Amino acid sequence: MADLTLDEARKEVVALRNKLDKWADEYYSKDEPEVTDRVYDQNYNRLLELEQKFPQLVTPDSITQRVGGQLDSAFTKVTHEVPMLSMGDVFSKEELREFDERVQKQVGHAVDYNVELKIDGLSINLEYTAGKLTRASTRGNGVVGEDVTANARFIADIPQTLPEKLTTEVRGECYMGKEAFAKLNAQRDEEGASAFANPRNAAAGSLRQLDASVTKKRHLSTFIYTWVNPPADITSQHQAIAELDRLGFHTNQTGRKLAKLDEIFAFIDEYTQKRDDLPYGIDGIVLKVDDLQLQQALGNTVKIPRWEIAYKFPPEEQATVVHEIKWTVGRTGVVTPTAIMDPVQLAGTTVSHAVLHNADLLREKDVRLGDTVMLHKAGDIIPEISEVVLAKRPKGTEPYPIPTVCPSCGEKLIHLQDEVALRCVNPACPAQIEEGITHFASRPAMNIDGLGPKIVRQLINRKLVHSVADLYHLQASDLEQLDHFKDKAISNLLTAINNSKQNSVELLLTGLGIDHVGAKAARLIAQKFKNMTKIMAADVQEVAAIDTIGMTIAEALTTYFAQDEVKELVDQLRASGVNMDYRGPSEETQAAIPDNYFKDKTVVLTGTLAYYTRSDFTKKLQALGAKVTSSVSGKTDYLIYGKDAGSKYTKAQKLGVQLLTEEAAIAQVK
Ligand SMILES: NC(=O)c1ccc[n+]([C@@H]2O[C@H](COP(=O)([O-])OP(=O)(O)OC[C@H]3O[C@@H](n4cnc5c(N)ncnc54)[C@H](O)[C@@H]3O)[C@@H](O)[C@H]2O)c1
Repeated sequence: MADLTLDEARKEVVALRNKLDKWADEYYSKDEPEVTDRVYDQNYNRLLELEQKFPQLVTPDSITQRVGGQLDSAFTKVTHEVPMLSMGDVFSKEELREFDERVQKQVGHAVDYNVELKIDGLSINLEYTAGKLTRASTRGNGVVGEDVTANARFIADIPQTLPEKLTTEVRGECYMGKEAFAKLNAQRDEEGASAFANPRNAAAGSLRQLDASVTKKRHLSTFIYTWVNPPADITSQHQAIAELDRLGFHTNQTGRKLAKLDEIFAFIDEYTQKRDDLPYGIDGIVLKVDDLQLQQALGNTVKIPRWEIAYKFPPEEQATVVHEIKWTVGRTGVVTPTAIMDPVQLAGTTVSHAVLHNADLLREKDVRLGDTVMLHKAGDIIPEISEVVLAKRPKGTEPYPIPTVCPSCGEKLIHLQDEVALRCVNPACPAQIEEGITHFASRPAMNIDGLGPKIVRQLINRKLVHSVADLYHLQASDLEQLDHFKDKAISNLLTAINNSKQNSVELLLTGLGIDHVGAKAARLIAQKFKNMTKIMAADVQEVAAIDTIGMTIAEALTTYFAQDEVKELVDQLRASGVNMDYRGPSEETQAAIPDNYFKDKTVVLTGTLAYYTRSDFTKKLQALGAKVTSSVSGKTDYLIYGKDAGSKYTKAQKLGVQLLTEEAAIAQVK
């Protein structure tokens, strides 16, 4: 930098701005980042550095001088009377110390900070008139945002009405919890839609929807942390949060008022550890001068407040080497590449596999054998290759070939219309049969204990089983042929197969592995039609008329049952004694739930929950086999309580019911 001429610096500044503007557009407007935050931040910091060295190159349209984010013209615009700013960020404790020194110098003394988690979502602004929610908007370019009121009405934790008739404005972060994110991506994967890169993008893509019914399905949450115009008796940030909480906003209760840097560093260390266990994503810690008057006195630059700073966690990335790219054939014939790498520790787990999703992505990333790659976890969950370290690429490597024939059966692979996926459409493909039978036997389906992928592979290789119908003809003498499979294992497996004949029909429907028909859809379909004969005879309209079942599922179901070989398969299963009737939310369904802390327990929820909405937590507990009731009695096993728990808590205490904080309950849910 020292010997850079003004001309050279100008060229680099222009190039950096073009690049950053493009990336910011992809990130803020399209919710599809092209590069990782780390790459963005490195380029941004380089631009800052150049602009500081050559101030004559600073222009008002530089990304360093404005809040990032273009507006989507399809939304109604909202002007923010008080601009919604960005935030300065630092990447080391040393820089935090410098920030504190600057603050102390400006105000003339040491200050208290409210230290909060930096939630990985997007800002939301909420306006209330006489206690009623009247408008919700995004940050947009900081001065003008997008009106998302209709969408915000579907975010369960945003109060539509306040307990007092206040006319006020609050701000916070709209985010998608990790579980909702994982479910959404799994569902998108099933539907062939591209996965969201991280919960932040999923939240932005779900809030910034012209069709609010999409937002409704996406399970967004908020943490509210800013009161734009607090009443006069609120003089500090920590007080503001407590009062916002009392008014019914969902606030994050982990914040702490701290003055000493050592304590702040300990808080950072604590949450660096706890980060993976939180039910939502965080990308750092925010330090805010606690005293609201001091905040005013310190003021803002054009882009960031001088009284707050974000400490960003170092990116959880690891370098490793790719030594194999494996193509696997899924149940539906989709052929997917997976990179197999030297195992590394990443965000709490050992990772050696990263799915590359499809051939196009493999081409795009150009991952080759022997390449050193950077691995991260999308949404702290799914291992993904961020980039190839080209400087370390071994000489003489070639782009990895995309197969033209199925790695399992050798049939020609095809690209179905509108699909990026490569597919094997051979119904006799052994890999698909293996996946299909393994799925049939799995927990959410027929739940045949002991019939995992290894046994299924052996059964197929030894030609003992060609389809799921053959499972019901297996004899002890067949199973004796399997490796290391002895008397006890044989009789257990035969019993499990035999027991599965009694399953309610929704488990069979799930087990058939029909495209888009997961356990939930299967249950709804079975509940409506009551038996397999009626399910098979149903037409598209009748199926699509079921609440929450759309045309995609309805069409997939009817197309599947229109096939002669499917009808034959069902006949064979029926002839073997497999139950074809719906048996209600049956004992079988309950029995299929693996043992856990809440199974078969009666649970009551009370007080204000911090991490989940009441209904989400109820669903979660029900899925674990708990019975969730509304009143405490002698039959109650657990009372889970949040803030401000009242009479139910006292009654449970008197009856000697086991009391669990929300956090303790969540720990058991995991
Ligand atoms: N990958 C990419 O292509 C790309 C592109 C553009 C921006 N980015 C990322 O976005 C960052 C810049 O975005 P930004 O300007 O929105 O800043 P930011 O997201 O880093 O920080 C500011 C935001 O933090 C949020 N926040 C979360 N918890 C908070 C809390 N407790 N208190 C206050 N605010 C809280 C608020 O929404 C606020 O607007 C970059 O540093 C980069 O990491 C990435």
